[in-house]
Amino acid sequence: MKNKKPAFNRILDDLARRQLLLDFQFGSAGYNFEAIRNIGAGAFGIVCEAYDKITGDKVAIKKIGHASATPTLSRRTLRELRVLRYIKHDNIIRLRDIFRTSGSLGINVFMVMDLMEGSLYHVIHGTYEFLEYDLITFFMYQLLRGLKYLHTAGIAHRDLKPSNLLVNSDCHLRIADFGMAKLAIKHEIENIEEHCFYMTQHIATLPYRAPELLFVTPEHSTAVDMWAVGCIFAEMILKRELFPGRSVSSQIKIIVTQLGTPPDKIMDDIRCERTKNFIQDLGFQPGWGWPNIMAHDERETNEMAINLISQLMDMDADKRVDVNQAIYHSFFKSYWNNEINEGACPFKVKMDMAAVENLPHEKLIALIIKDTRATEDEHLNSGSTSSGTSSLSPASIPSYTGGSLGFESEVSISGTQTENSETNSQSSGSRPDSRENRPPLCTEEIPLEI
Ligand SMILES: Nc1ncnc2c1ncn2[C@@H]1O[C@H](COP(=O)(O)OP(=O)(O)OP(=O)(O)O)[C@@H](O)[C@H]1O
Repeated sequence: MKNKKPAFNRILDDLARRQLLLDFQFGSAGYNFEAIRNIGAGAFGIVCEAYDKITGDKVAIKKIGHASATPTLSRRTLRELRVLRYIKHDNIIRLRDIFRTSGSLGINVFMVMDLMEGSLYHVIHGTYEFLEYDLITFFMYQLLRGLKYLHTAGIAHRDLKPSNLLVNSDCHLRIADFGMAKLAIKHEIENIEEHCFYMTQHIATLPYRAPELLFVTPEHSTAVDMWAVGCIFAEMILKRELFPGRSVSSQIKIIVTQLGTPPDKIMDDIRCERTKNFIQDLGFQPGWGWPNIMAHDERETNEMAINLISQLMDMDADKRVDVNQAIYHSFFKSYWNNEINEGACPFKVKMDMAAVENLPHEKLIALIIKDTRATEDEHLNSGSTSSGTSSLSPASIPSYTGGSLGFESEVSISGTQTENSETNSQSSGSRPDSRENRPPLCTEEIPLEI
């Protein structure tokens, strides 16, 4: 029996390899990229580690299969393309290239990104030990920096959760997965019935959903992100999901039980009668108080952390701290000397985000086609590089001195690219021209019609 195990493993490896080749057929972009292994899957995309034959780097390639098949998928794809194409920030995943292939069910979009070694989910739940407060502070600081850049431009991510925060062994964090990103505007719920329907739906990111989304009250999108930041912060401290609901009703019940019955202002704003009745049926809930919610038998209490969480997770979105207030909270005192001095997010992203929401399906497909390069003609596209491919300015964030995370994955650290490593390798002359050979990110600029 013992001898059979290696053979069985070989069969599994072989099957995985075949599946990988089936999932990641790059068309003629296969001249540039070679899929190595599958590294992640979400509701909308699958991601592989790949070898970039032009630069010699290892990269991550996210495939959004059948991106043109439904309006929802097309809109998600275009949102992600449009945000990532134009923004550059040290704490936001960097898009290197975009190409497409055509499949029987529509267009497959491939987004080539810097390869990261793992996600915050792995860091939090991959070991038994608690995370040091210094490390938690560093991750939080980077997350808030990335968000500050987005929120200043009026963009809300709307799907923040540990698995969408990618990290490297050197503790560098980057925000990823912009399929839900939207221009932040305070808006009333338009279709109450549709939102009430979610009472019975399982939503993947439920534990990070803000009360205004659950309760069906007017949404202020950037505040939604701040709530999620609070959930992630608490999860790093407790090593478990803070509010682990598995249905909308259980999520509401957990929040109301622990934080208390919502104030009249929130109850009056609830548009969905079913939700309102559900909360009223829970009876008066005094709430546990944040020190009790955050209490853990084996972990010391950090007053400052509890104070910050309580401000991030105010049930009333109007009272919740915004990213600028959060980043200057005393919890981040050790970073106050670091000047946050980054370029502004291009206005174009803001315009695009507004436009994408109102486009009909055919227009979304047309723009996806224009935004991605066809694999067939990629070798003709030499010459100037678009803004999205240009190297970022060297990282200005402080590096973490408390040690390495030591991921156990097969991802080779030397193969991953951070701005720092890239700058270093180029200055040491190891592959000085590799980027210049890269085809342009997109073939043309397409102003969206608003
Ligand atoms: N650049 C990257 N480097 C390393 N791993 C990555 C990278 N991008 C994504 N991943 C991994 O792939 C997983 C799925 O990617 P992503 O979240 O973008 O897909 P999705 O379908 O949009 O997910 P979701 O279900 O959260 O909406 C991530 O959780 C992450 O673990």
